Amino acid sequence: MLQLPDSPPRMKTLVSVDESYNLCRHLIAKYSTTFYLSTLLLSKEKRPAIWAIYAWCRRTDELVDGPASAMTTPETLDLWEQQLEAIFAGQPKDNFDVALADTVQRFPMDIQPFRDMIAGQRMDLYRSRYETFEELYLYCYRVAGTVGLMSTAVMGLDTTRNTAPWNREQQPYVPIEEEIALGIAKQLTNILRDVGEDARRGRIYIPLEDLARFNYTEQDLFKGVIDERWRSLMRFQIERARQFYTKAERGISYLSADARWPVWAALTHYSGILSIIERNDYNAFTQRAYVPQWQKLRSLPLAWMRSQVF
Ligand SMILES: CC(C)=CCC/C(C)=C/CC/C(C)=C/CC/C(C)=C/COP(=O)(O)OP(=O)(O)O
Repeated sequence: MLQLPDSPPRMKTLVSVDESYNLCRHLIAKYSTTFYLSTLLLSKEKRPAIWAIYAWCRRTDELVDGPASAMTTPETLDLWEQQLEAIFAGQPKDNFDVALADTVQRFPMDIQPFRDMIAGQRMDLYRSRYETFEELYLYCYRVAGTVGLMSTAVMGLDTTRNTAPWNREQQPYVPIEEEIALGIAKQLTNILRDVGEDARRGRIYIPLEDLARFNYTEQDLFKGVIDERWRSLMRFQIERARQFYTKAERGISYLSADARWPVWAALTHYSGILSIIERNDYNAFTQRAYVPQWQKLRSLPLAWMRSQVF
């Protein structure tokens, strides 16, 4: 089980910065193998910083989604937020936080996306339905879109882009919407992949307005009914997720050159999950859409080519 915040915080000796990065690396390698592999495509200065950020995100998610989540209350998240403030103040409180405190010093970044992510986990504490896509979008921004903002602070932008001699007067374009879009797309993909699992926990992330539009009821969803109404609803959701992937693709060329390949690799893998859902004839109730390892590896050269061209 992941290490959760101590309550109340007490004085203790923490591990060294290197050991802390190593803890983060193990955590990522264990919980997100593919993501971990794509970070290996990054330069060795940026790689550990991404591990530190992801370890923090994973632990934040674990507070409301992990095995001990039944014990999580709004106060737990308040404490977690205080622990976050301490990281940014250079006073890490636990062994994982040591690496993130180092990362935020090396790669100056805004604390707000981290706070927003905690706000997203708060939503999971009291909400199990989303009426409109606008409401769901806010949730997805908080729990996943924020990761794009955090990661880009480390990956860096290509400052030569948009600064051709004839264009010097203009401010370089900062692809904020595109950074957010990849997380949104991934979160929407996870929602479709995990629809059955979430239903078994009494949760529905697909907006209720969309269920109504396709005349598909909550009861149908809880029973796992797969018919033409469900297929049309899923086609609609998949198309929406793909629009966010397309938006994210447009931002990748603004990233620093060494970050483009890993991001293309991650994007190709994540969007591949949508194709698997289609191949499973939209049965996300009893079949978990999963991109096989060989397919992930096979997509790497194409991701590399895209990273050179676009
Ligand atoms: C496109 C541009 C300009 C920048 C890219 C900026 C980046 C790197 C964004 C990353 C966005 C991202 C991957 C967010 C993660 C969102 C999410 C839902 C993570 C959970 O996924 P997994 O940890 O794989 O969970 P599963 O194991 O459940 O699939």
